[in-house]
Amino acid sequence: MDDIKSIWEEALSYLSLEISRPGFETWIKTLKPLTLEGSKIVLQTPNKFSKDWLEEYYLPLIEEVIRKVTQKDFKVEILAEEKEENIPEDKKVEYLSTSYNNLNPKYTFDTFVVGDSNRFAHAAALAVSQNPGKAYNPLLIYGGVGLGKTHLIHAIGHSIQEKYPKARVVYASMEKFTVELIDAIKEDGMTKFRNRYRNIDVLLIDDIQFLAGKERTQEEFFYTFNALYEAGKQIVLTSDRVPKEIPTLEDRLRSRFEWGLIADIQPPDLETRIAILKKKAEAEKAKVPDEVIEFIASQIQSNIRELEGALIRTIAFASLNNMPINLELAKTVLKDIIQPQIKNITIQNILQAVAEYFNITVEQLKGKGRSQEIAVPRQIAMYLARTLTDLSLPKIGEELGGRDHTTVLHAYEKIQELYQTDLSIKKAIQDIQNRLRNSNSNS
Ligand SMILES: Nc1ncnc2c1ncn2[C@@H]1O[C@H](COP(=O)(O)OP(=O)(O)OP(=O)(O)O)[C@@H](O)[C@H]1O
Repeated sequence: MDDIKSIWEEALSYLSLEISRPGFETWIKTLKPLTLEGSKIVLQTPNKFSKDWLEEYYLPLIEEVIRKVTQKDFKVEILAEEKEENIPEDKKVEYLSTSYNNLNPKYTFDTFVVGDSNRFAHAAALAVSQNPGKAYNPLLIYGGVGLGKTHLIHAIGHSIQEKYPKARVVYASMEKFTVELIDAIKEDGMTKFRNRYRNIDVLLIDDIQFLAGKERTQEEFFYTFNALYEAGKQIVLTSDRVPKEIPTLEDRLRSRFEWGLIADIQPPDLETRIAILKKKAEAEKAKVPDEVIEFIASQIQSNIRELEGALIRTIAFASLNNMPINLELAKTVLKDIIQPQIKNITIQNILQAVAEYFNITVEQLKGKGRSQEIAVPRQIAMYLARTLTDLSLPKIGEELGGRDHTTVLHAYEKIQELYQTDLSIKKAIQDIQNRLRNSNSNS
């Protein structure tokens, strides 16, 4: 097969599978197959900008697909139909602002709910987006899993892009940066890699804790950081911990990360969780009663992704089953993810549950027997009493047949360790906790 049109048609069907739909529509579909001469295929794009973009991001894939289709090694050349100077100014802006970055359109400042837990990070993010490269550089946002770091870093990107449509804003996770670096090293494409990350105006890198233990990536990132920093370009980073807690992070990087501003995000308080859920329900165009919102917000406290997930699950369940969204439905839908809190547990409840689980008596737990069959359950009872009640060590010892507080402490530490290493102990503890939960929620 050496008819350029049919080669290209077949290549298109492969490329549509390999490239995301917007990418395919924007860059690939606008290509016209021009000529096939010797071992060279020429494709034409509408303008210089898309030629540069295609060469940077899609050329190797296009060549690979053509190789697959033709079983031959063709070199692909991309030709711009229009010289750059012929592109009307407004069209250039349109390309740059709409297609250049890879930001998630949902993560903007408008959709971000501000509360005490994230007020500082939000203010810092706004300051940076209003004065990129000048306010705080780098800005490092850190916080636990699912608390909105990615959302904020994208919001900065959108906001800068809106204000400066021609700015080159690049977002990547540190993991992606690393993968691309490895590919570049393998394929001898370092110049391209460096151009991609250094000829830009704003670099947004998510999850820098991924640098831990990766020497080569740290080195490359160090040079990228310096090149951008020295050119006054804005750098924004996120991490799930502060730089000094990232193991094996080189000092020179650590100190650079601390040059600008470090802003933390804490788990949201109840009011913020409610506000986030309300906003999300609104975005989903779902009518969710306040009591349902409050129920979900009170049950899921430390991860906004899970909080949103619980709401979406409730909305989806109601809609699929044609049922109204109410508290009862929410409780049913979420029963697997929401564990009733273990509250108001007494040491008697614990002794009872442990004895039942191990098929022994409460008297045996309190007694003097030292056989493994009794001693381990007794230690588990001490451990549970320490974790689930407010009783002091001497009081727990007293309840367990007048034992010394050091015995209780020793038992607690031993079981705590076994919980990590011994599956049967872990299972026993979880089962007993579930029993306590159930008897607690039934009472
Ligand atoms: N303040 C907020 N207002 C509205 N939505 C929020 C807020 N904080 C987080 N979210 C939402 O919660 C979800 C999780 O947030 P995000 O992905 O930004 O967390 P993260 O901190 O980057 O987590 P990870 O550590 O897993 O990368 C997203 O859907 C995000 O939109």
